[in-house]
Amino acid sequence: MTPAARYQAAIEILDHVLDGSAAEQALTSWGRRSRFAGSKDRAAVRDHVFQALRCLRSYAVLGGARSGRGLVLGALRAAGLDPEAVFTGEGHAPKPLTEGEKNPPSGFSSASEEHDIPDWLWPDFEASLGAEATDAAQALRTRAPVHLRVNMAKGTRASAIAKLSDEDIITEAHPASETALTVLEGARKVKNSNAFQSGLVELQDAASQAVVDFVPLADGQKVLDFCAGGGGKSLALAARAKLRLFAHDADPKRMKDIAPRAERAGAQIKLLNPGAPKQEAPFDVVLCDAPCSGTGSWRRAPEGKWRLDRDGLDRTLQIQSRILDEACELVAPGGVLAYATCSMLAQENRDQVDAFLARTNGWTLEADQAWFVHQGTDGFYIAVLRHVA
Ligand SMILES: C[S@@+](CC[C@H](N)C(=O)[O-])C[C@H]1O[C@@H](n2cnc3c(N)ncnc32)[C@H](O)[C@@H]1O
Repeated sequence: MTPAARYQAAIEILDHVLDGSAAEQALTSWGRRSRFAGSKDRAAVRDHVFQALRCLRSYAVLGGARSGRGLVLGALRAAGLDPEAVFTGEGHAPKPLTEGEKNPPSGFSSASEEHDIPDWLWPDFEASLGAEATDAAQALRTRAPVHLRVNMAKGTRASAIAKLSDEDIITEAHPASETALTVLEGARKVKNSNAFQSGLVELQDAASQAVVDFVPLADGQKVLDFCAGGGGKSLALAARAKLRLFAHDADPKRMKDIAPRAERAGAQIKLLNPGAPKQEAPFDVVLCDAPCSGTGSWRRAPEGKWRLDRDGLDRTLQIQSRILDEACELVAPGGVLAYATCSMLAQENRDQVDAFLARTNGWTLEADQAWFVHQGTDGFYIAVLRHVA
């Protein structure tokens, strides 16, 4: 495909997404219809689509329309490229620009428009991030780096760097965690590499790893990952100490990948159905990687930025507070309740923890930490609460 044909494909896929399709689904359908597209074409089209979704508001302004065509036109203007070199109408290129499309807009009407944050959220975003709100919003407009977690049960960070390099995957240590690597070259080869297939490395953001580092753990402890999902945190916990480790999720289907991932990593994780944690309690440590707005990971999942609304955020806050109330009952006296989100919003993080402490006797906040997206990882938060009753 020519570069212009890739933009035309992105236009068509973005139109489907704007009509309500999920981006992954729209990309898959396009892929099935487009057998002629090679792997480089697919990767380029995917990049165009995700970049346009990260910058949906500002590109729509720059391109004069909230449509696939408007977004691609806006993307070219934002990158300082000449749209008329792409919108030629030749071959499979987008049709030439209309007279109306040829006029670039005069500018943005608000900070939230320019920084690609929904208007309703911008005050909360600014209140949570203060002077760093603009940097964080700008970071959310860029592609996320690819990070790996080295499974220390299978090797060292240096040995992982060397083994990956033998497979043309170039990495460097990431400062957020002793286990974290940034992939500099060859990211698309990771999943088929021996290092990945043998369980030496897993794909995981560096802040996700740092969050698990922050949980106080000791060999022999009984630990519950209460919101385990696909098991990213469970696997990182398993690699940190010799634990009796349990994984639970309100939606057990979400845990379907844990068994094969644990086998690859050489980890033992017992899956618990809803209701079962009470029978297994008490635990020395319960980690709640709670459902959240996802503001910290919007560069990876940019559709979430535009689908979230005030009601959705309020519902999420209620779920988080119920999870804290339920999970604290499962912790042994003297034990730890660790509460984490991939959000950068204060109301999901420290405010949620303060509200829990205010309504629940016998708990103290031992430590908390936040990571921000403009500092090179996903945005994350963790609080370590100790049962002192
Ligand atoms: C942020 S995701 C977990 C990600 C996972 N820990 C990881 O590292 O891959 C949050 C999970 O919480 C689950 N969840 C939602 N409500 C819950 C509840 N009341 N109790 C337990 N899990 C819940 C969701 O199904 C979802 O899988």
